[in-house]
Amino acid sequence: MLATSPDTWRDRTGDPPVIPRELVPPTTGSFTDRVRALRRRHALRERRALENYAQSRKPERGWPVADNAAVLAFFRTLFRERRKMFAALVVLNGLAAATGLVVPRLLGELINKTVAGDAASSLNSLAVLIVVVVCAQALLTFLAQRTSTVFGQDLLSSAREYIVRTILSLPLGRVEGASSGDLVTRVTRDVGTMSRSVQYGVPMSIISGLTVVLSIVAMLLNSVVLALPSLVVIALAYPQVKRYLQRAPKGYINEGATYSRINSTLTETVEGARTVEALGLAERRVAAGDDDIDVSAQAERYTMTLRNLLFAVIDVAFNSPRVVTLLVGAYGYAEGWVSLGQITAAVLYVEALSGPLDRLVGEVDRLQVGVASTSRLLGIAEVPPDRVAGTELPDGPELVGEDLRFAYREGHDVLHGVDLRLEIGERLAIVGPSGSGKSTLGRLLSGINGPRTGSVTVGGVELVDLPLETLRTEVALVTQEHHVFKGSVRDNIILAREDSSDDAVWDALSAVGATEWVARFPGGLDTQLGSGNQQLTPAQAQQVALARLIIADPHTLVLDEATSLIDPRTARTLEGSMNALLTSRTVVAIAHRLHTAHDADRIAVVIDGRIVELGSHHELVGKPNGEYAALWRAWTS
Ligand SMILES: Nc1ncnc2c1ncn2[C@@H]1O[C@H](COP(=O)(O)OP(=O)(O)OP(=O)(O)O)[C@@H](O)[C@H]1O
Repeated sequence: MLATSPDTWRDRTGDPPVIPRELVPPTTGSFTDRVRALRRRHALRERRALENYAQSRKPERGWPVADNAAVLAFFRTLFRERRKMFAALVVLNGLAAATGLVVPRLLGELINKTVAGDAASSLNSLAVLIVVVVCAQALLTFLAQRTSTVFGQDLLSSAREYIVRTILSLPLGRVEGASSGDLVTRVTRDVGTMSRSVQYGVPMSIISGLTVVLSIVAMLLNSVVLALPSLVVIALAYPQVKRYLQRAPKGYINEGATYSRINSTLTETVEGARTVEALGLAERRVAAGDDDIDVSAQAERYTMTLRNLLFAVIDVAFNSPRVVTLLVGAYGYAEGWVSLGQITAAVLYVEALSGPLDRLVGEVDRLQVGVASTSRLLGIAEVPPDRVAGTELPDGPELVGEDLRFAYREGHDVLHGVDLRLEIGERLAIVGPSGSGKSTLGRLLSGINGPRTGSVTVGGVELVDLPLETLRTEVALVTQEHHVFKGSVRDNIILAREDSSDDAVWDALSAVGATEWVARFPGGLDTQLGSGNQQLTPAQAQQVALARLIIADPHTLVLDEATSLIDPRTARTLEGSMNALLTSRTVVAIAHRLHTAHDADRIAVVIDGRIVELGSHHELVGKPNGEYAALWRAWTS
């Protein structure tokens, strides 16, 4: 629905920033004045960004974010499901790392023998052993990496399936109530980030962690005296790592929220592009986008600072052991505590340790980003359900709404106690001024939303107590949005009943008057639709949607302006086809054209969330001072 005034726009967007005079770039004055003004503008922008950033760090009002326990439980389940593969990954990587650690020890041995003067006797056997170990390490590394990749991809596919299932099981009312930008960000960027950390971060952290642990064990076995000082220096980085781990999760979650905010503003601007153009709101929308980007930049700066501090400390901590080992080694050799071979092996171990340690820290950072995204994705599953399906099945097709009240915002009812009992097989038109609550009533009658008070029942069972797949075979809502899915004409029509025959599909197409144009497609029912394929006109898309409904075969249809996109002649044809089905179906038509109402068995006039008149066209049109009579006079004059 298009907004009609800047105030309406303001309501929809929350609080779009009005650009203060100080922020408008100066175009006149001396050069110095202009530079000063620009500096002032920059300082103000920074201040506003900081204020916005502080605001954005307050708990999100949007969708929930799962806590660490939920993320841990999620990954624990994924790991438990593939225990064997995980065990193979650990064993193979452990063996690969362990064989890698044998070579420094053998080289140390070689040096010791050389110093002792008996290298000649064992040179050949040591060289052969080193070659064998290197070959074994190459083979084990290959197998370990292969297992890690398969493990990562398997983990990722399960994680993705879970997320998709969660999103698809969300109640429609809840999805519509959420910020589309937030949902889009979660299912695009957050899924991507989670994927990267699951696919690469998890296996790489395991590999690097194993290598680090085994390297430390090898260092200690080689020489405790040479290993301890290095380990102490490395341990000095711990406080910074702890600080990072305490702050990073919130930082990354907050960063994700700022991306949602950018997407929400962009989506709103694109969706409301006509309103933006008509009301000259472009500058405001650009300013709102700039503000969001500033806030996001602040959030990124925060996590970047955390990362930089961590990497700086880690860099010093991981590079110092080389020097420390050599210093302690030189002293120890002079004192006779350690041999040259041990020093060589220790230096090689320290060298070999720095790579996996670096990778481990890098992967821990990647995992933090991944955990933040996973928290946001799992948060979707925490969206409370708006219904809990029962087991009772309807006893008949009678649809009854009693004392229906509904509010989109707490305390602002848009329906005020509506009672409506549909007669089986009747065609009821709902008419009334814009904003009076017709569509809301339609959503309640089709079970999209549950009423705040009162009930909508079919055959004595509340719609919100029915499982969704049962609900859709009882009552279905058809709106102006007619999504054509990527797939064949047939696929698009048999969505609700996949076992439908081609004859049933043609019958459905014929009922909505679409046989001719589908038959003209070279591929007939196999013609591929959707982006990049055969494009449909809005009217054809609407016909496909109606044919889909005929296949779903609900006994009650709620048509919300279902024919408004079609030109009047086609609309009449379509309504004619629909009329042919009325003998076996109850239809509620939310009507914008009064001729639709004229054709209906009964008409409900909705004004300010109440049904003020209910009766046939002839009954209502004859009422002196009646609302419908006035509408009809205006329509026909
Ligand atoms: N998603 C929503 N969030 C908040 N308020 C809403 C939402 N949808 C509708 N409303 C408000 O509820 C009231 C009833 O709207 P509804 O769309 O049911 O009226 P309508 O009679 O169908 O209007 P129209 O003929 O213009 O479509 C209006 O005040 C509208 O602004």
